[in-house]
Amino acid sequence: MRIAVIGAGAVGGTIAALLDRGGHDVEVTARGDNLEAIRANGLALSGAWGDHVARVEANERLTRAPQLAVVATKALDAASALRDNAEWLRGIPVVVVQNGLHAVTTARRVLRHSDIVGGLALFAASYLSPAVVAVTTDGSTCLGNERNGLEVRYAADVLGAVMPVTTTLNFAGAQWSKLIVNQINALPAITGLSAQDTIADRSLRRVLTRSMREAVRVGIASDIRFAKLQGLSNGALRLFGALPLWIGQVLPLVMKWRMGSTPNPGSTLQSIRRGQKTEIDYLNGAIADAALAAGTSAPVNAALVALVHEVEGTGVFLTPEQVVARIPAG
Ligand SMILES: NC(=O)C1=CN([C@@H]2O[C@H](COP(=O)(O)OP(=O)(O)OC[C@H]3O[C@@H](n4cnc5c(N)ncnc54)[C@H](OP(=O)(O)O)[C@@H]3O)[C@@H](O)[C@H]2O)C=CC1
Ligand SMILES: CC(C)(CO)C(=O)C(=O)O
Repeated sequence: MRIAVIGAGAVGGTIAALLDRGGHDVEVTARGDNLEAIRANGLALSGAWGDHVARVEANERLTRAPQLAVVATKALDAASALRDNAEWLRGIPVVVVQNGLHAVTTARRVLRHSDIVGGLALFAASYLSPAVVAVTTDGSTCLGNERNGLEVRYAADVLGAVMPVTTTLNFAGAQWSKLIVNQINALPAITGLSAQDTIADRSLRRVLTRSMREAVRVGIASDIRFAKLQGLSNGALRLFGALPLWIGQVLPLVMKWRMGSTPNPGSTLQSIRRGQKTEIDYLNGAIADAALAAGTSAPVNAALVALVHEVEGTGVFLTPEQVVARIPAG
């Protein structure tokens, strides 16, 4: 099948390589050094799902009509990447694999005549250098949209043949559950530590637990029913939001255990390391926005957004002590 992957970074590069290994005719879009390296050497995948070099067609924009498209840019690049390729995406199912709350709505706004499927990657991948990606933690990709139509089934059948895929009837709730997990992204981006080392640090783990609890409480204030995802559930998250902080710290420890021992920088620190703007406004920033809309506040999440933007600007990581001093007291 002809499949397009727009944004061949950590997640898109992994999915493109798996589709190529599964015998599909894959065209990827990429930019700069990444595009040159994919054209010259192919896309090299390693890690939890084995090694494969995918000799895929690579261009800055699509050059032909696919039968299915996967969009895997960061949230801040999604609208422009979709606009650039809109002529080829008309009338086909488009899967947007993206953290945050806006993947489906943004894609629908740009592509009015395509069937949009949301995707949440529950695996972890690193974009190590141009055209080189590695899966650091195994995991499925959860697909859905609010109507759970035929396009979800179609995308799940095609992608599910080459990688682990699940579907959900509560995609909005799944986005929120994933957003709680993505509270882990900010602290590595601020300190330069891996997600596992962040959680291992007692003072950072406390900050993470506070931001996760705050995010859960904002979700509850926004009338969200959290979906089952990565061992989390609506009941478990609501309980986590209510438990004393010291007990709540068990949840980040479980997340650390699930991530395994291969250091996971998280996708936000990877952007910082490449000197790029991060999607933090769509992660902790989405919590701060939702808090405002629900008539409450999210001071820990707002402070984390500000610190990530500071590191984006200075390129200088903060020590755990500096981070703790900059987070409002609980
Ligand atoms: N990495 C991970 O482990 C996980 C990531 N996610 C989520 O998946 C999404 C993708 O993340 P990730 O793969 O890490 O991000 P990456 O930054 O590694 O990859 C995105 C790629 O898209 C490219 N891109 C952006 N705009 C365009 C465009 N207009 N045309 C062509 N290429 C473009 C970028 O190019 P350039 O480098 O030139 O900007 C980059 O190579 C994010 O929402 C992230 O939060 C979810 C779970 C796990
Ligand atoms: C959960 C996590 C941290 C996995 O890498 C992620 O979603 C990300 O990196 O954006």
